[in-house]
Amino acid sequence: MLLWLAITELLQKFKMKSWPSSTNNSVRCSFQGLLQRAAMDTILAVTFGSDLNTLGAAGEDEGSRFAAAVDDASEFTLLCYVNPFWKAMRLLNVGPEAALRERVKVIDEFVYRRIRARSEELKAAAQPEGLVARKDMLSRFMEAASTTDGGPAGTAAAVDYKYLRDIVLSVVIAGKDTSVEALAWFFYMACKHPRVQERVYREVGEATRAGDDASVDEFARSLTDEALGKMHYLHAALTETLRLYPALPLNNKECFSDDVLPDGFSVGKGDVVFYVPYAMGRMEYLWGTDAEVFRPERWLDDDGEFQQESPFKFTAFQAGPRICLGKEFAYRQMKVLAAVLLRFFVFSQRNEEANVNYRATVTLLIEHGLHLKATPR
Ligand code: HEM
Repeated sequence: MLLWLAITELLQKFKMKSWPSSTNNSVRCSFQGLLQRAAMDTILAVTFGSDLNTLGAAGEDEGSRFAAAVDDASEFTLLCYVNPFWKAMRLLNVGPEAALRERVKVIDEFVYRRIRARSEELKAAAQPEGLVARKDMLSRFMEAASTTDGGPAGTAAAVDYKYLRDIVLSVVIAGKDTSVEALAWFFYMACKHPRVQERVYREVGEATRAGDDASVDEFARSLTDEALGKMHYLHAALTETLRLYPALPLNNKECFSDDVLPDGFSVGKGDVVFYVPYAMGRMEYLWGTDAEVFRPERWLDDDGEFQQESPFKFTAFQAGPRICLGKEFAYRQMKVLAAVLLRFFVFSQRNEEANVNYRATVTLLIEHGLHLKATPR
């Protein structure tokens, strides 16, 4: 069903004659849009060491243009699944393929400009390790590449720019939307279940021991690893959200060789197998008769400590050797944002009766964004 909806939506886009940029998206001003920009700032800080502040910008800045180009490029790439003529369109440089080329140019310029700047810094540094004082991913990869290649630090031979672009972009793309969408669904659940907000509020107060009169900055500084580790209920509530609203609602894998699945079903080399975390998270067979109910307590033991489930049962992050590499980062990012917001505000939906729907894209978006009221505590 999700796949069908995704295809229908893409087909509709495909019928459009123009290819608007995501910067014009009305979702930008919703709570989900704000979270998206906050997450973009975080992921760009981690990958490139740049503080672009897309959150504070009006939408026409370099960071926002890059973010919009990444969004558009993912959608245009997905169109290839339903457009049998995409190769011809690419050759002729028309339609969505021409738009895709334009967006890739914006992305490449953004990334290569940063790689070149970092390479200059690396050349200028007396020691190649000097760059590691900068803790971002790009600097670390460049430092590692220049050391292992044995070439003079920062030379073109020592650092393959395309390799760096691909590796850093894959992290940006994997981490840009997923935790944001999970957080948006978490806040939707928190509005539908106000007791969750109160319990998280109490828990973050106890875990951080920041006084009642702490400012936002003071409180944010008190969110140490140790404090975040004590937030078992918040961890459970985020995990329960991902069980019901997995950021990647369905996923597919191709068989390398003939095999037999654990239930006895035979698959052949080249077969494509889909698994559907959205459906698996709601199966009574796996989660009991209250599978459809949002109940964070199901993840806590008698002492209130969070209990992991097998990743083959809770599949939101996938399982096995290709399990999400950013899982711990994602939890940390979601916990920090949720803790700060719930410590200072009580959230409710602008229209309290409204139920939101999902929009099936590659990730599970809230259709038309999430519109909330935030009341200071
Ligand atoms: C709630 C948030 C997140 C969820 C639910 C999630 C889920 C997933 C899933 C299902 C995959 C497997 C995709 C596939 O193989 O088809 C994956 C892969 C990956 N994720 Fe995440 N992700 C999240 C956040 C993040 C973040 C924040 C980062 C980066 C900082 C990240 C980095 C990655 C990377 C690099 C891979 C590729 C791993 C590989 O192929 O070996 N993820 N993620």
